[in-house]
Amino acid sequence: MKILVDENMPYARELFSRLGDVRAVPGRPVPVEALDDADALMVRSVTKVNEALLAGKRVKFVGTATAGTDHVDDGWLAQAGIGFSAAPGCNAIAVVEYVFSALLMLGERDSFALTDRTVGIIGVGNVGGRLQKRLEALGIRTLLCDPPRADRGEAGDFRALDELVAECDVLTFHTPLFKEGPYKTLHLADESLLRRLKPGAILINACRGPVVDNAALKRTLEEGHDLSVVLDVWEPEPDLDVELLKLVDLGTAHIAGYTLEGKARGTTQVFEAYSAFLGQPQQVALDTLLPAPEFGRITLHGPLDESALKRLVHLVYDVRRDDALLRKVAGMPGEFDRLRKHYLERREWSSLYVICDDADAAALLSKLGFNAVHHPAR
Ligand SMILES: NC(=O)c1ccc[n+]([C@@H]2O[C@H](COP(=O)([O-])OP(=O)(O)OC[C@H]3O[C@@H](n4cnc5c(N)ncnc54)[C@H](O)[C@@H]3O)[C@@H](O)[C@H]2O)c1
Ligand SMILES: O=C(O)[C@H](O)[C@H](O)COP(=O)(O)O
Repeated sequence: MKILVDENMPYARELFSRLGDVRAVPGRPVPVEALDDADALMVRSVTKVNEALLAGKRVKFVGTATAGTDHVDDGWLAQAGIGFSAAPGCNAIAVVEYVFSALLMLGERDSFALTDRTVGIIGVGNVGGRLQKRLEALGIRTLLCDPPRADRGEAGDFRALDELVAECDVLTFHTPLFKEGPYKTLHLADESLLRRLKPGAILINACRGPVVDNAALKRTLEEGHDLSVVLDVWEPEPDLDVELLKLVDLGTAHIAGYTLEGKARGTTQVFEAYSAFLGQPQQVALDTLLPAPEFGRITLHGPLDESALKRLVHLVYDVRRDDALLRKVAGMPGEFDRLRKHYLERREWSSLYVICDDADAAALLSKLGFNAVHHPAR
């Protein structure tokens, strides 16, 4: 059995070699000859999986170690009898931590407290739902927009997108990319929406580039609208509009989900799915794969205020690091993908052990996802 895996998928060789011969290949594009004798294909979001790629091949299973699935024609896979699995939620924590890193940076730069802001979350799934919980734990008001969940009658105070646009200081997009249909998200943030944002609003897109109309956004910014913008994803990728990058406050190379934990979860989820597909179900515990975090322990004295939180968040991950890297190479052929391939190791907040002498601070940090404990000061 031959299993092709994207070379940007940590732990794939280690895990999939339990099931067959593994070959790691680039994902954009996948070398066509490698597909000739492959039984299974494990991809990331950069590989378009469709009839053009797989018709006439012997591939019987496709896994994508990603949350988004817009790069996969799952309808065609189903009718071709090819098994398919994605990795829902694998990197949701990473995206949430990216959003916090960006918001806390903007708060410090522009001198505002996050707790004074209303955050509108569009798409309240694995990412948006976790973001809501962490924001609300800090007492930050959130407004939610998720028409599919609202239409299914799910619990939650779901509002119309227009209401979020009118009321929110921050709009953050976490929807799938749907190019058509009742819940179309292609250009959900179109020119009209962008022009209606409150003065001083912050727009964040960490889902898929085309959810925000990038040409309209560029026009809006060029006209001097009072808007701060954080873009992790671009329309198109990898050839983003360098002029747009110059206008945004933070711009990164589609790495919001790139914690080691997030990527490893993606690999283990598709490994478990393929094992089950082969009739050999097995589970993998993440901590048997991951190395111990390099940065171990910190002590926090007193209550957790926003500046202490910012310090902890940026100690684990400061989004300015990735913004600077992208600005250095943007527009150079191949560099967007190279940045992503050689991404510096990044861990989640849970990797930081925080010793607090304040019991409330310890409880709140634990709720936020840090590995926090309370030790009264002696
Ligand atoms: N930048 C990154 O590295 C990164 C990482 C993870 C996910 N993503 C992207 O973010 C998306 C969301 O991730 P997730 O894990 O939360 O997915 P998810 O499927 O768990 O949640 C998506 C939510 O969006 C809602 N939704 C669908 N259509 C909508 C619409 N028209 N308006 C508002 N809400 C709508 C869905 O009902 C769902 O609740 C993924 O599809 C993926 O494309 C990007
Ligand atoms: O949908 C996702 O999970 C993310 O966008 C994904 O992790 C992006 O990384 P890639 O798959 O392109 O390496």
